[in-house]
Amino acid sequence: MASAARVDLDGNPIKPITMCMIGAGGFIGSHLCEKLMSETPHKVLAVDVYNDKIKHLLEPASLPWADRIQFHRINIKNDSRLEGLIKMADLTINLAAICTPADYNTRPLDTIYSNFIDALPVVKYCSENNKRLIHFSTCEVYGKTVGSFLPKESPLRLDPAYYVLKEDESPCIFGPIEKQRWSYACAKQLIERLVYAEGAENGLEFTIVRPFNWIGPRMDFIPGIDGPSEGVPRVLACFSNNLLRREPLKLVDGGQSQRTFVYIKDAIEAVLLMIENPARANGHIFNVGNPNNEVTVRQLAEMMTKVYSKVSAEAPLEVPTIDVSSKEFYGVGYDDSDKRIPDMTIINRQLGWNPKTSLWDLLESTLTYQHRTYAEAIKQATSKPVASS
Ligand SMILES: NC(=O)c1ccc[n+]([C@@H]2O[C@H](COP(=O)([O-])OP(=O)(O)OC[C@H]3O[C@@H](n4cnc5c(N)ncnc54)[C@H](O)[C@@H]3O)[C@@H](O)[C@H]2O)c1
Ligand SMILES: O=c1ccn([C@@H]2O[C@H](COP(=O)(O)OP(=O)(O)O[C@H]3OC[C@](O)(CO)[C@H]3O)[C@@H](O)[C@H]2O)c(=O)[nH]1
Repeated sequence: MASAARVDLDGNPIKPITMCMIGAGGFIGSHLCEKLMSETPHKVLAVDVYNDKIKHLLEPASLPWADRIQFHRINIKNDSRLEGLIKMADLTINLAAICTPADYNTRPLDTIYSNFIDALPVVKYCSENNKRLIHFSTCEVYGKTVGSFLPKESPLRLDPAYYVLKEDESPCIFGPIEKQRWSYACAKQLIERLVYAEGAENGLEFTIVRPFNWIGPRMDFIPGIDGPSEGVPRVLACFSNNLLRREPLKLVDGGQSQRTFVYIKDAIEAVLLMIENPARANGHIFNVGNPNNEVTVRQLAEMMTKVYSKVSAEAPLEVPTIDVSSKEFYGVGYDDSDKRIPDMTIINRQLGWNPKTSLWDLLESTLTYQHRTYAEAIKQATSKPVASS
């Protein structure tokens, strides 16, 4: 039986397209490729320097979508094949970036080159060849909230006008240059401005995505298992690593910063809507997050400790958290966003998208994955070698 024709939000049939996905081997890219292969007829030219997170989609050759995904091992810094791939595609999605906060103040040059300089040719090739671009920016372009500059006791701090982040109204507030944390946000902001200007002056069809802490399976790495022992991933993987190793979760500067977390599978639905509804998505900047899932980092640590205990059937640690200073944890030049609540008006109006998954549920499925994937490897890595007799 033929499956029903897929239609866009305006009832028009969706034509299969080819997309050039740069950074397809990363966390978001792997989930997007999975969705595109299992639920759509589209083709993906997957560009990355790594493919471990999409190996299951590339092999064996008997997979039903084998003729719809091709991996190209390309470093976009220095590879002339990039323009050819962009020309072959209808749409380019740029996910490539250094995007782990531990790098922003310790490798600021790499961070700025990766998030600005390396993205320049992508924007240029799309503009020159009249190709549509979906560019991944970040919620970090908002920096700190206006409210964070008010006195601690000010009642205005409770007014959403002082902390809810709106694409078309909120200012971008970064710290001083010596706080190199902001190297990433500043590079992302400038590339957003460039994409926007290409749209305004040269007619580039673009969409800019500002992810608000998307989390789920395959995010980053577990230090010493599938990434460097001394590496510092984003908070989900840091806390997962602590839980797997039965060590206290480290709360940077008391864990007072607030974040809203959205489940990767909810967020990928939003990206698919952007891909398949160009008339509604072009020319827009979209916050993609879950305003209902706000916690302090301390509350996140407490919740992850409870959820991990449930999914692993291990008793929680007696001392589940310890405080560390940001200087000790990240080094000189670290700074932080105080609070990140996305305004959802634009994505709601244009694409009718809403996140569904609660923080508890998304942590339960993610920590179940972390436990299944890593618990045994950690046990082996930490078990002492048996002394020979
Ligand atoms: N995950 C989030 O919550 C989040 C939040 C805000 C912004 N973002 C943005 O979304 C994008 C994807 O993030 P992610 O979480 O999947 O990160 P990720 O690090 O898992 O993925 C990025 C991928 O880009 C690849 N890449 C980097 N430089 C490259 C180069 N020169 N050539 C080829 N490939 C290169 C990396 O190998 C990696 O696979 C990034 O632009 C990031 O800034 C993500
Ligand atoms: O062991 C840890 C690790 C981190 N923290 C604190 O948690 C907060 C969140 O940290 P993290 O997820 O690493 O990153 P950010 O939310 O600050 O930044 C990301 O947001 C989006 C993105 O652009 C890409 O993902 C990236 O820049 C933070 O307050 C840490 O200090 C901790 O306490 N313990």
